[in-house]
Amino acid sequence: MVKSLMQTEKEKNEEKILAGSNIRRLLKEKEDSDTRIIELMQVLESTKKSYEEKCEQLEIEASGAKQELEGKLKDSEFLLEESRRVIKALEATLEAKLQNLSQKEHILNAFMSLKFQPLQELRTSAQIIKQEVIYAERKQNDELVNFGMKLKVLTDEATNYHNVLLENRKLYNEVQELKGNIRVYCRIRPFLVGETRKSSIVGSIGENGELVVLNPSKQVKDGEKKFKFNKVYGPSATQGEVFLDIQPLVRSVLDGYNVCIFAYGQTGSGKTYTMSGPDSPTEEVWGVNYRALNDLFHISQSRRNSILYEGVFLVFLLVSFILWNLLNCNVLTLGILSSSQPNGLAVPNAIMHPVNSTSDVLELMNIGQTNRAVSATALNTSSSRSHCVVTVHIRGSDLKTRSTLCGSLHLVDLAGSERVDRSEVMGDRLKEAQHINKSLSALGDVIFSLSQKNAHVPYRNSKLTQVLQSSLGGHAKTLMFVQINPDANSYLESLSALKFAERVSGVELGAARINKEGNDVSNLMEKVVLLEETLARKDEEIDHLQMLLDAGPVSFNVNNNKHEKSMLRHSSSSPEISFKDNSSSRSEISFQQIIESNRKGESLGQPKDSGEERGRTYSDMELLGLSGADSEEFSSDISDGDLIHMGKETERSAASAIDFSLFPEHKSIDNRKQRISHNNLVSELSFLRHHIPYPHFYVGYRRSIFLSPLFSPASSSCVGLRPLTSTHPSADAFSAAKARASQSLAKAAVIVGVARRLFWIDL
Ligand SMILES: Nc1ncnc2c1ncn2[C@@H]1O[C@H](COP(=O)(O)OP(=O)(O)OP(=O)(O)O)[C@@H](O)[C@H]1O
Repeated sequence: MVKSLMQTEKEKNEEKILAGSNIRRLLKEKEDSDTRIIELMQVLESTKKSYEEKCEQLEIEASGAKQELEGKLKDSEFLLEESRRVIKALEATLEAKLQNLSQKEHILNAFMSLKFQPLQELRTSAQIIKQEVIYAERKQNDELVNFGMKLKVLTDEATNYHNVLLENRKLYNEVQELKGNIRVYCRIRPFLVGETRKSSIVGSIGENGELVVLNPSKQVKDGEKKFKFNKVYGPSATQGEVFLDIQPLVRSVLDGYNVCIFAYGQTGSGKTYTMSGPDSPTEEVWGVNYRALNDLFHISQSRRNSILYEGVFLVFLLVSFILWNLLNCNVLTLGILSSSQPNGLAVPNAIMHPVNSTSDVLELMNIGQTNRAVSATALNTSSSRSHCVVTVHIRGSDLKTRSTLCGSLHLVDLAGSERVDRSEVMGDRLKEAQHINKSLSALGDVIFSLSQKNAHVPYRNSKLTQVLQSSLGGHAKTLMFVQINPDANSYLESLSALKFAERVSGVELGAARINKEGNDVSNLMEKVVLLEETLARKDEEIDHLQMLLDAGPVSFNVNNNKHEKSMLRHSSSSPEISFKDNSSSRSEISFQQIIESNRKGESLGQPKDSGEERGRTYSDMELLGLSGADSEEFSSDISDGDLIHMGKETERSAASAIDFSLFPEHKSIDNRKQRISHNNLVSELSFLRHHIPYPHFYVGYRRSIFLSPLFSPASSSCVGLRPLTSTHPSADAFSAAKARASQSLAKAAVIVGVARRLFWIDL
């Protein structure tokens, strides 16, 4: 109970404490509220004050605005009044204008009604015209379409015509190719810096190689001369354009053709520029030489998987009688048997430089160019006084068929062709100029003979024609650049150069031929080599016989000798050559006489006082049956101062037959020592005669043996045998050659006894 009382008391105390703190808190809150009320009262007071101030302010502003608005209202009323007045005035004006317009409308209507009819008529006619225009337009369109179609037909025909023209030109070229005409390109050089351009002799240049030249001293029509060549290049033609046209010709060297390109013209007409380019040329102005050799190497490289090519190179000057090797500055000797060399230039002592790339050739060309200047001074000549020949021989071996192709390229920069009187040279220079003119005129004679198809062509009249022999009369493709200086002062020189070129373009060489040797030919060449070996053995045996016969003369009579008859019979069994039983006085000649005459080099029955060398030459010629044209050909050699060479020719040629080869590694045909009997020999020869394509007739001798086999012109083994015909025989020439061959064999038969004995030893 106490406890609960205490509890109650305690609770009452606690309630009292709580009430006290509540009272304190409430008092505190009251104080705060009073403070707050005072503050709010203050705020209210100040707000009231500012409100009153603002009201006053607004009242002032409202009265200002009111006054202003009243002013504006007055203005607006004034403006309104004004506008009403203006509207009234405008309405009055509009009314007047309307009246005016209606009046005008009336007038216009009256006018329109007045003009309507003609207008209607105009409209109708306009429509008619419009239809007519449409009709005309359609008609014109139709006509245009028609015209277009006709134009198309015409264009097609023109294209066809152009194609036909191209075809014709191609055919013409093919015919020319088949005929083997010498191609002639004319190039006119530009006027040089410093040359006055007042008068050019060039009238016009046609597209198809026509050239009109004007004589500066005559009236236009009278002074016109017309020429036609394969192509004419004007002064603006570039080196590249010129080469593009000759590129196919150059490339045919790789197909086994012999190609010769030579430049002809007076000094300063641009021969060297065309062939080599200007001094130290850049690639852009490279002449034919550089471009051709570069091209050959590029093509040979691109074919290396099918054909393996090798090349040898030579560059030389031809000054007076001297052939001057520009690569090692020594004198070359021109082989007398040049025509029978497969690649057309026999310079037996020339060391040909192997070339495997363009850079090889460029290097050699540069050596040549440098040496040319040095040599010109050493030889006391100028570049225009010498012919410069660049030669490259190429051999290609077909990797599949194992056949070989041999081609050669001769690039000749001829000496200037100017007139001696014009160049006003004296002394040695005059002689030199005359010599140049002589060699060029010899070239003219050769060209003339060829164009006349003469049996005898005087190649031997100069070294130049000898050098070019295979290119002019052989089976080569030949191209001549005739260079022209356009200056009127050079008219006469240019005219004569053009006339010469015109004659050259008429020369037919016969179709060019590929120098190709198949396996068959290689085999045949092997046989030829074997035959040569056999002949060499026979020579030794003859020497032996000669010693035996020295004891006393032995007489031969072809007609009465059984062995000889049998031999003649054997040979005449050939369908192509028949031996004549020659009963001339020469058929009875002492064997010793023949041997003696051959040994001494004297002619049988020929006076001895004609000089030993000449006598020997004459003897050789006569014994060989070379008379007429051939003997003339021989005697013309003498004019070139070749007597000394002539006398030694037999031995040298025989040596050359063994030594001379452009590609020695290919020459070494199996050296089998095989004895061949007489019958074998004859049948071998007969076999050769029947199987070698394009047979040439040769009559030859090795000491005192006379044979007339038919050898391939491609065979280098036939060096030492003289050709009976120097050109590839046509049907007529063939039969003529056969006749001559049989004639010469009949003469050879005079000493058949020697051969018979020789063979008899074998039998
Ligand atoms: N087509 C051409 N374009 C530019 N210049 C040329 C052309 N042809 C020739 N010439 C220049 O004419 C000059 C004479 O040319 P070039 O020496 O080739 O004559 P050339 O007939 O060979 O004389 P030469 O017989 O004396 O050797 C040279 O300066 C040469 O650069």
